[in-house]
Amino acid sequence: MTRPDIQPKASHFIDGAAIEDTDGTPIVCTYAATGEELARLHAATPAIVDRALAAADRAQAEWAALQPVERGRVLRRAADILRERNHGLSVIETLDTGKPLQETLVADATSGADALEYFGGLAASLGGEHIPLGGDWAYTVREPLGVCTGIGAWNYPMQIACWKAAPALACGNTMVFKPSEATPLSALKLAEILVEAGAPAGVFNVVQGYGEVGAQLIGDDRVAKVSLTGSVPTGRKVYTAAAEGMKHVTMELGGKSPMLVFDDADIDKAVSGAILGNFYSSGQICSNGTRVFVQRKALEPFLDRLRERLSGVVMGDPLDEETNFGPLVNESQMEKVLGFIQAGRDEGARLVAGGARVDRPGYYVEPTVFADVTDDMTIAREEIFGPVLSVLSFDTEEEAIRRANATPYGLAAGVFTNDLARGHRVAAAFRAGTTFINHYNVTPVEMPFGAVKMSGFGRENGKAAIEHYSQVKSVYVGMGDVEAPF
Ligand SMILES: NC(=O)c1ccc[n+]([C@@H]2O[C@H](COP(=O)([O-])OP(=O)(O)OC[C@H]3O[C@@H](n4cnc5c(N)ncnc54)[C@H](O)[C@@H]3O)[C@@H](O)[C@H]2O)c1
Repeated sequence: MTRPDIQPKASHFIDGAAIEDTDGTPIVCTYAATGEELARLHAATPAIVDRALAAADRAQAEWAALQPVERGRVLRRAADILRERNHGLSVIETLDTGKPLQETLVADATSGADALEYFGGLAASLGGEHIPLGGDWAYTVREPLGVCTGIGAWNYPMQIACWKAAPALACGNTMVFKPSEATPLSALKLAEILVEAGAPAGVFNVVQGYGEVGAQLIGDDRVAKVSLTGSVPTGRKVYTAAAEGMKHVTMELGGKSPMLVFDDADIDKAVSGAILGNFYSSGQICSNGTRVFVQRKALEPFLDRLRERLSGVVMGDPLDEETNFGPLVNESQMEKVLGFIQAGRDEGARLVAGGARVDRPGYYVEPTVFADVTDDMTIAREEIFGPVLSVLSFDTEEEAIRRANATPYGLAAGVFTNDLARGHRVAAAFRAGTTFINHYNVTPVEMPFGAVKMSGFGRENGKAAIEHYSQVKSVYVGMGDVEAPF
């Protein structure tokens, strides 16, 4: 496939227009499959951030005053445009992230379109309630929060931008979105598309930058809410800064999620779940089930089947639609993952598959499987964010649940079993925000997605997201005399 020119017109999108300011720190986009430079942008200077916030602040009242069905229509039109342009947008996402086109065609702009369609549909139904109080009565109004800030990670840039923008805009908020500095491109496309779909200038703005640009956004008094997708250490900083200004937060952070495979499970299904939960997007997914606990009797059949299935890996140019396994996003992520693999070897885990950098240009690491992993090993405790699957064994249900929950993280958890009651019992016992029975890592827009414990706070997707982008105002209505003590 001929590679298109993906250099954007300008680094930022503010008040309905592409804006450049070359005074900011350069941001270089490289193709993870080759290391070549593809585009060059600039981080926002404080003046650019101020301009974006001013635009969002100015646009918010007008946007919130629209009839909700009109706001919804804009979002649904944007969803249609995303779908019409899915191929081109997927190519950009592949070049920016290194993820195979086979994946980006079905999981990035299309997932973003689902969010815009879903929340566009909900916009007109977001009312309050009537509360009878004898003679008097009260009613509630669901109001927007104001200007929201979205800060993204690099693994699903378009999806993250849409999962934040869609509920925020549906509720009548405006947004200033800062993509990850590693993947700045697709959010600019979303901003253009929203304007094309009829969003007034200033409703959705994009500023590029590193952490300090995010920090400036959070520290600004005009911002009412911060939604971050990122790591736990960044989440701590962002939550603390938001607390200073008493701002609303959504924290979609990292994890070390467990997947339990009981010996009564369908082993093929469980292996498929483990592949989806460890190797899709080369393992760069927050909710990955990287601690795969397999009941002792199923252990060797599970490992045998997993080894066989790994022969189906097609590693290659991510733009080739046959490729189903791509590189990591950049060199530093690759080095980090290789460091974890070394730790696994050093601490005595048994290497069953992979374990090395691939001898080709770009940042490819083999799909790696360790067996005989114990709970105290580094690879069983820390988020790797790469294609490294750890297999641990267990004997009883009680033991598996206890060990699965023994982590500061709480994003996701999965169970494979053919025992219906056990499936629900285990899901109920998981201390995680998003759980799966006999599947893994599926995130339909209708289902709330989010975390507990250190993995975060708030929910994206589903009706639950509305609670995190709106607030309830109560109005008491006195219908009779006002009695006072004097
Ligand atoms: N729970 C989820 O939905 C979800 C989804 C995808 C990724 N993640 C997590 O994201 C992480 C990988 O992404 P990453 O490496 O881009 O994360 P990161 O924490 O390094 O960066 C995330 C974003 O925060 C910004 N940032 C950094 N410091 C900041 C500060 N002080 N103030 C404001 N913003 C700041 C970055 O520029 C970036 O845009 C993993 O931990 C992964 O689990 C979570």
